[in-house]
Amino acid sequence: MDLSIRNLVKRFDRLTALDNVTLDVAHGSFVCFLGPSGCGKTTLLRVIAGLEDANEGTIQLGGEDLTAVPTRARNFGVVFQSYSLFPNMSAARNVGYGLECRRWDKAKIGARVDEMLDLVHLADHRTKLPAQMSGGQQQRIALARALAPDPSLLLLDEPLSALDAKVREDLRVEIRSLQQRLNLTTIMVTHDQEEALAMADVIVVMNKGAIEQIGSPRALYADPKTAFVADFIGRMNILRLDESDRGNPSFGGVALKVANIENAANDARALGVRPEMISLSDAEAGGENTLPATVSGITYLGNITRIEAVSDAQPDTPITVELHGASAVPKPGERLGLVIPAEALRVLA
Ligand SMILES: Nc1ncnc2c1ncn2[C@@H]1O[C@H](COP(=O)(O)OP(=O)(O)OP(=O)(O)O)[C@@H](O)[C@H]1O
Repeated sequence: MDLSIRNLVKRFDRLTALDNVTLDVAHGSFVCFLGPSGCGKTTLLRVIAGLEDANEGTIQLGGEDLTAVPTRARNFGVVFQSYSLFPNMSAARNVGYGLECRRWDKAKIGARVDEMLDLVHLADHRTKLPAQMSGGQQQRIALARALAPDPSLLLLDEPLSALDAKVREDLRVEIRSLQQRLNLTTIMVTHDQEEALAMADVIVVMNKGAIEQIGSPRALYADPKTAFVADFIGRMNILRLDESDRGNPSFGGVALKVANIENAANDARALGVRPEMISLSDAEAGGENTLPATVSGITYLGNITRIEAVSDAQPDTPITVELHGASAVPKPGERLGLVIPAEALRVLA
């Protein structure tokens, strides 16, 4: 069932936490709400869960209006950052607790708990208390508990943030494959762009209570519409355009050819280019879309070498270039040209 959110507004006193949010979530998709602290992503998730009431707007699931449906009756699975398991109950009882509340019969509960513990690979831990399990195991129990009642929607609020890096990466893969196997519509809140890129079908980038851009990870990385999105997802060099010439972009007096510029607004103030799209040339050679610059720093990162270069045009913001593999690496202080293909330039609002 598709989820349809229309014109949601949520205010806390004078603060507008959600400012006219409209969004469609397709059945079976994995959607991430991504944005900096305070942008409203948790509030949006809580309104969907029914844990907060919106001031304005509607939420429908499969055409049914949820506004008057209380949290419990929505049958959504929710997992929070802090595992919030009952400390005095075994793993198995934690998983079955929601089913007891829903008055499932005992035999059915037992079978379902076994199935869920198998699903999260913790059948051997059924008698353990939460304190006897690792963080990753507790979070998998929390996931099993959320999945046990066969929810129509799974809501995850920063479920991986409290875990260390290796466990986090394993659980990313596990949650994503579970979600796909169950074909369960899932929304996850995160401030971690890498997590969102790795897991989501669709990323909703939020900023100050509003949606900044919606798209697949690839679309958002390849074609961000604003400097905010470009900067939040991956690294992006921002070139501030010369004041005088926005229809025909130029940067520090160098005319820049931009593919598809006719599709973009004439009042573009900045262009963006990803570090891996820039190549290096001899500074003396000049050439189209080539910015003269001086190398200011080099960082060797194994598979890539990151080069900071100060362009003559914008000396206050170094431009980052990433070279892959065994490319020839320049030295600090060296003069060179930064070659930016017209197809790699993005017009940013
Ligand atoms: N119960 C509340 N009472 C008052 N203000 C609140 C309440 N809950 C959230 N806010 C405010 O609403 C705004 C959005 O908060 P929200 O928790 O949704 O942000 P977030 O993007 O999830 O941030 P974080 O990643 O830090 O959790 C913030 O300015 C926050 O202070």
